[in-house]
This record gives sequence, structure tokens and C-alpha cells, in this order.
Amino acid sequence: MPLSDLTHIREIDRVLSGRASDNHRDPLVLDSWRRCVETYGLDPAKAEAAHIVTDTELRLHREQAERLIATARSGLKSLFRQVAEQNYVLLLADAKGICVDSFGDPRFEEELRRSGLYLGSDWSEDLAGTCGVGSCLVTGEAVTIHQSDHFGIAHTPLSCTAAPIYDTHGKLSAVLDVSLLRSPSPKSSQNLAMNLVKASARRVEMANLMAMTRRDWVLRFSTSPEFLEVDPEAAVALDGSGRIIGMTHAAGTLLMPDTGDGLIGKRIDALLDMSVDDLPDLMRGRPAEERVLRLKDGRGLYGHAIAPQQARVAPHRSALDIPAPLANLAGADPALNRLQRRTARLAPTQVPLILQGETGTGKERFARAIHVCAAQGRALHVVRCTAVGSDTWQSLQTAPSGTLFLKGVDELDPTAQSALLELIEQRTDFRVISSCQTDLRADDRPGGFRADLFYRLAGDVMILPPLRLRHDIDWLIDRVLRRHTAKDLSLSAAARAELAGRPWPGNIRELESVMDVAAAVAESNVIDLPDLPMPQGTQKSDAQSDAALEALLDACGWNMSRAARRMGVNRSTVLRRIRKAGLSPPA
Ligand SMILES: Nc1ncnc2c1ncn2[C@@H]1O[C@H](COP(=O)(O)OP(=O)(O)OP(=O)(O)O)[C@@H](O)[C@H]1O
Repeated sequence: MPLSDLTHIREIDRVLSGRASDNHRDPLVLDSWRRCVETYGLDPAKAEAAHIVTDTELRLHREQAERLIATARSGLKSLFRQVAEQNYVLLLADAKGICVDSFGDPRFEEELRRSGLYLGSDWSEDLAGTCGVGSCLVTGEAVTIHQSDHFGIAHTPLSCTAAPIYDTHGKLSAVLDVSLLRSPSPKSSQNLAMNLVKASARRVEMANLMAMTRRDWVLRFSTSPEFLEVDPEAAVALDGSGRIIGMTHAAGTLLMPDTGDGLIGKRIDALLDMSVDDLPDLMRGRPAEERVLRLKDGRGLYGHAIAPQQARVAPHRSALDIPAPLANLAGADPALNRLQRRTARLAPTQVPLILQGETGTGKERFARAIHVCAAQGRALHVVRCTAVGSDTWQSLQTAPSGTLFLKGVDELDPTAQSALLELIEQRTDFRVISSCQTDLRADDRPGGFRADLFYRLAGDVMILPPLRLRHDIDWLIDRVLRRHTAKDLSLSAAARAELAGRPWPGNIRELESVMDVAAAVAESNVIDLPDLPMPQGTQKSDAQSDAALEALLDACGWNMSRAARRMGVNRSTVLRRIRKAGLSPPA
């Protein structure tokens, strides 16, 4: 027996008798050696090179791991391209340690087969001893088993680096291994291989999650905005209520660093300061740097949400027509639901749109949703019209094509109007969406909005109703409340009724700030009347005209007290106005 083998066997004996190894072995290797002798009863001197399963067994193993293998194969190929010049062999093993796919240089085929770096070889630790695949399967971690780290003397020339691949439920399902028949002596020579194999396993898990959860939301994470879209670190799949139904392994470590597991079934709002309703805001339309997520322990992450590619259950026709980013903007409000349906049809076109509504009614949010539905990753340029200068128009001349959102377009002075007209005539590749708070009209008189520009912007004008006229205010309250997930808050019936009756001059923005205050001051997890801040000043009621009065009454379901609270008057005043206007409740 060669001296090196004898030395190896003696070292194992020494370690097994409780003495230290001279070779600064990784504790993971020493643990595995102990298992080999004490649990599996293996003998390091037995020079069994490779255990190869029969063709029938191999077919069975391949069939069982078929889906993952199909996904992993492309990862394997690209990894092989990266290491092709360096004589590495790539193996994909299933959860039992059987090599179900391999890539290697055909010139060394016979040698690879003899060494077990080949299809059908069984690398489970209880059979092959300490080895890349087997020890990775036992520990669930990426490992390098370098030369004499191997238990059996038949394997000590090899250097194997392996990383686990977990399925979408967090179960270890396969191992990706890169091995060398001969390698330089220092173990550190395999550090790069370790990074490559870990990155490939992560990408295989990501691709597998995406393929398995096409009907669900996927939320991908990265600690840096640059890699968020190209190479995210982790991902989870979510059902419609925000429960985690799939994950990549790294998501456990990232979202629950203490325990790492138990992620499946958890609600996303229990882990992050966000709810499932915020997912559309995390889609591609927004710059990655703005898509910051906060973990409950205060750490920050960047998030990228991918909408379901197919509906989970076939909804009824009108819901089917509305893509998720738009559908998430309203509850059951007939006017808004009509608007959503209309917008869903216009979103994929190039028709320029004007969104009109009071401050805080959600015009920008609507515009972003339209962009996300239409733009397939193209740029969104937001121009705040109160703050434009010549440099704004100049930089837009060379900006990438996409959506141009003109926020507060009614604020543009004549010079800016000319500059904008010139820009959109040149940049026909911009889809223009504008927002305004006033009833914008073409008016060529001095100080007006020039007609030639107006008709280029106003393909369709969409009116977003003020909050006091929305029927879905309860839905909105719940939605805004869900952002305060740290306290698991709810609202007392009295507080809810009080909020439903407010005039809301600042609309949804004001609602958000009221809920922020209430959530902060509430002493229990039920927000009650005293927790609500006073209304922030009252605006002249919309119910000045008969039509507006009727709309407000409709929004309140003809409940006089609620209408009176919204208008900031008493009940008898409402009744008097109804009589004067000759209005009556719908039959
Ligand atoms: N459908 C919605 N659900 C939940 N929050 C919403 C919704 N629409 C708007 N918001 C929130 O309300 C706030 C105001 O929305 P946004 O900025 O879109 O309003 P706006 O009409 O563009 O306002 P302004 O004209 O004053 O700029 C934002 O914080 C936004 O996140």
C-alpha cells in the first residue's frame, strides 16, 4: 500500500480515537469520518472505486427527479461552459446520491467512469464514505471534499465541491457537484469552484420556483439594487392572500435568519413591512432603488415582484380582463371598476391618457399600474411639472423609450408647454400619461393650455373619484391598515364609521396619514375613536351642486347621518337640501 494511503488511514484512526488531526481538517470532514466508521461501518482501506447502479435503476432515479433535472440541466450547461477549460466534471445527483446527469470531457471517459464521476454512480455517504455529494446531502450545506478529506483511499486523488439544491418546499432534492480527477494540493484552490457551484444551485432553485409557480406572485430579493433583476439572491412564491407557498433555500436564511426554516405557510406581512397588495408597486416599472422592503428586524432589502402569468382559478370574465396591477387599485366601487375595465383595454395601446382627480386620489399610482401592464420592462420617466426646467426636456430627448408620466400637467407654463410639444413630436416612442387636478381643457387664450398640445395628450380622459365618493372606502381602510403589520391591527366599528363619514379633502394620502397616526397611538391592537386624529381641515363640500349631492348620497347608501358627516353639516341640513333638489333614493 502506498505510503500516502497508510498515512491517510492512520490519520482517520487518530481522529476516531479522539486525537486532533494534523491537517487542520474542516470539522465537517471529521464528523463525516466518524459517521463512516461508527454509523456506516466503512473501512477506509477498502479500495472500492465506484458504485454504479443498473440501467433500470438509473432510469427510475432520472424519472423521479425529471422536472428538477430538466431545470437544472440548463444551469449545468452554463456552469460547464464556465469551467470547460479546467478539466472539471459536473455531476447532478438526486436526493439519494445517484448521479442522474453528468458533463465531462469525453477524452477522459474511461477514467471518469472508473472514478465514479459518471452517470449512475452512487455517491451516498453510507456507501461511498466522505465525499462531495454524500456529505452535502447529509449536512444540507455546500462542501468541498478535497483529496484526503475523502474517507476511502480510492477517492483521495479527487477534489469535489458540491452544493445542495432545494425544492420549492425547502426539501433537499438534488446536489450539484464539480469534481476534478487531479487538482493542485491546497484546498483553497477550490474556492472559486465553491462560489460557482453555489451560484449555479441558487439559479437552478430560482428557475425551478419560477417554473412551478406560474400562477402565483413571485417576490424576488436582493441586497443590492444592481442585481435585483438579473441575479436575485432569493425568492418566495405567494398565494393571493400573501401566504408563502414556495421558496428558494436562501429565502429562509434571508427572511428568517434565526431559524431558517418554517417559511412555508407564513404570511409575507408577518416577515416584511408590506402586504400582498403592495406587490404591484414592486414590479419592473419602478426603479430598483425605490423598491425597498423592510424586514421586521429593521434590515433593508430590494424586492422585485413578478405577477402571476396565468390566473389560479378562472375568474369571471370581467375580472379576467383586468391585469393584477390594475385590479389591486380598488374594491367594489362601480365607477372605479368601470374605469379599471376601460383602462385594462387602453393600457397595452399607445393612446395618450389624462388622469384627472383631486390631490391624493391615486393618479400617480394608477399611471404606474398602467405602465407596468403595458411596458414589459421599459423605462418610466416621471416628470413633476411644477419643477421642470429646460434641462428636464433636454435629458428626455435621449432617454430610453417607455412611458412618460407628466405629473400635474395643468401646471405647465407656456414655455414648458412648447418644450413638451416639441419633445413629444420628436419622441413618438414615448407613451404619454398625464395627471392633473383641474378640469383641463384646450384653451389658446393667454394663460390657457394650448390646444395643439392638449389634443396630443388627451387621447382619453379618466376621472378618479375623490375618496368621499368611493363605495369601497372600507376596502381601502383595510388595505391601508394592512401596512401596519407589526401590530396586527384592526378597527373598532365606531372608528370605522367615523372614518367612512369624513370628507377626506386629502383623499387616500390623508387616509394613509390618519392610519399612520392611529396605528402609532393605539394602545391595544384595536384602533378606536380616540386614536383617530382630528380631520385635517374641511374642504368645501362637493355637495354644492344637486348632481354632486346625489353622488355623495349614493356613495353613502342614502344613509343621512353618514352623508351629513361627510358634508360637515347636520342631518336636517342634508334633508333640506335633498328636498330642495327634488332628489329621492333609488327604488
Ligand atoms: N388604490 C390605492 N390603494 C392604496 N393606496 C393608494 C391607492 N391609490 C393611491 N394610494 C396611496 O395614496 C397616496 C397618494 O397617491 P398618488 O400619489 O397616486 O395620488 P395623486 O392623485 O397622484 O396625488 P397628487 O395629485 O397630489 O400628486 C400614495 O401614498 C399612494 O400610495
